[in-house]
Amino acid sequence: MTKMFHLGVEKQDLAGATLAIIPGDPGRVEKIAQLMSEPTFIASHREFTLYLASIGEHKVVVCSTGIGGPSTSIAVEELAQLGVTKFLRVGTTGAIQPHIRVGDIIVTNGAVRLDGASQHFAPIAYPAVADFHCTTALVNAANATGGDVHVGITASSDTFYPGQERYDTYSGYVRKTLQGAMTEWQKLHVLNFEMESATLFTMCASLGLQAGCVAGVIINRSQQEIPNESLIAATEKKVIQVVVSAAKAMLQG
Ligand SMILES: O=P(O)(O)O[C@H]1O[C@H](CO)[C@@H](O)[C@H]1O
Ligand SMILES: O=c1cc[nH]c(=O)[nH]1
Repeated sequence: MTKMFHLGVEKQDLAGATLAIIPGDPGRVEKIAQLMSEPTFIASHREFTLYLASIGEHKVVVCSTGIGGPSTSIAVEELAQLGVTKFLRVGTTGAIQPHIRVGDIIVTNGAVRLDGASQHFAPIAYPAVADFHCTTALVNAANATGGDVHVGITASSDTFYPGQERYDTYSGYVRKTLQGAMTEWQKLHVLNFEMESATLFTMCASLGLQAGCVAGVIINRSQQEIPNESLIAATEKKVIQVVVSAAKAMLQG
């Protein structure tokens, strides 16, 4: 058995898990695992923290990806080598459409490829689309919360600042080609910004794996730039319940 280069685990550590829940934040991993049976810590290296848990007789691995495409591609590659075929990303996001509120849930069915990593898997003309079954499970679970759910296209950027047209307080400058980007994505009916779905969807579709992505809205960029801490916590709690419900539906029908 070979230990994975970055995750530091081998096939037997995953006990046959074929479904992974992949948040960006390592701090979210234990909270997700605790919503299932037998949550057990397996390993933690760099941005990758792993827990194993159970849904009925099925094992589920929860593994953080860190921020952005490059580290997400490592987590997904190494989990796939260990037998995982289904990936449910759960994250936070910034909405850009004015009608979307903080606390709403967004299920991404396709991503604008503003990342670099996805181009190492497939040419830019290849679509970054979510798997239909993962998406259906996430939409059903999100609708069951009774809150507002939006399904659509996400702009998935390598950078949090210029790529999402944030004018930071240090330089105040975003390069010319990205100035006006947020307005353009709004006009093209893109719902939100985040940083991993383009890589995740492109690599999974092109490698014959299945992936879906759900995110809780912690800020609306058309209204404010600084999120409210207590609303972030409540939104994260809601969206991790959604991803675990979706995993249950996928594994138990
Ligand atoms: O909450 P997570 O999963 O980290 O997702 C979002 O938050 C991070 C940026 O703050 C990026 O990773 C973005 O995609
Ligand atoms: O605005 C946001 C909020 C969370 N994550 C992002 O990538 N952008």
